[in-house]
Amino acid sequence: MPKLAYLGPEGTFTEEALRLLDPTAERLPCANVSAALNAARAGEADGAVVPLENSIEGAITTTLDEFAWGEPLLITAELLLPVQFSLLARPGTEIPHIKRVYTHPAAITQCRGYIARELPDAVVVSAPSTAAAAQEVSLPGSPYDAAIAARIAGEHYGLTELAGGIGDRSDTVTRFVKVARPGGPLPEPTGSDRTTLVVFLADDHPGALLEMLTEFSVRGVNLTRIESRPTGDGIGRYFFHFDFEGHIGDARVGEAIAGLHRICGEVRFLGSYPRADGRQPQIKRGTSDAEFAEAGEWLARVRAGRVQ
Ligand SMILES: O=C(O)C(=O)Cc1ccccc1
Repeated sequence: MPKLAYLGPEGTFTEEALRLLDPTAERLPCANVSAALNAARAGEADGAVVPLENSIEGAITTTLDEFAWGEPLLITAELLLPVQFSLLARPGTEIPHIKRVYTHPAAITQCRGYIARELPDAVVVSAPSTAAAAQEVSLPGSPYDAAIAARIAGEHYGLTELAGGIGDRSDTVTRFVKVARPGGPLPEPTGSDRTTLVVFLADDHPGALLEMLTEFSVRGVNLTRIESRPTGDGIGRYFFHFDFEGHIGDARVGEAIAGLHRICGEVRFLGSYPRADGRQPQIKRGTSDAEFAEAGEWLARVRAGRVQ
């Protein structure tokens, strides 16, 4: 039974994602995303589950930066989880008396409308996770009056649900990924896969981004996410995160990654894994594995001086 580290404590959305990804895994709750990834790196767990992006606010930047700068890890699976937020408080609390709210930053951004409407005078403070907020609010001497978290976290920590479904949109989705230490076999291609890369430029020059995008474009590789993140070396210095359709074993994907390796400073491969939405890749004419193979054979014949 694998042991998986995750953003804890019990009752986070990440725990729900982990249970869906691997129902039989032993669970190791950690205080934050970095601690969960470090537990996987150090071998205290076989892997980790962490949030990567949500459909309202976009990337969870701690996760992106950990993947880029920390000891390498490989993504082996992803999960899309619809999330619903509740306002939770110690029994007896009434909404008009709530002055301090505690929750994860991703929940703050997804409940902005409710907070502005119903809690206009409340101070909202960032917590390491929604369940950490619920746990804190459950303590009798807590400086916070309410938490925003999953309903199940309220049940777990003995809080009352004062309002449910308080997200600005009812269709919010968070994408979670499962990671492992590199060294094992990659997930097999399924025909509906996604690949994730981090790319550092060799040098800043006009057209550098276009050159990277061209490596994908000419091979017919469809991007599904692109982010620029600061390198930390001053204003204007960035590295890039890419998600795209396909598996590194696909000819067009492998060739695009090799092309980036040739022209960029550093390419960090973060994994090829089945897509959670099961969508098939768009394969343009001339970019299937069979067409790449046929072109390679044709080139070999030409090079050997044989009849074309
Ligand atoms: O804090 C949690 O429960 C998490 O798992 C992170 C998070 C927070 C808000 C929305 C989705 C994931």
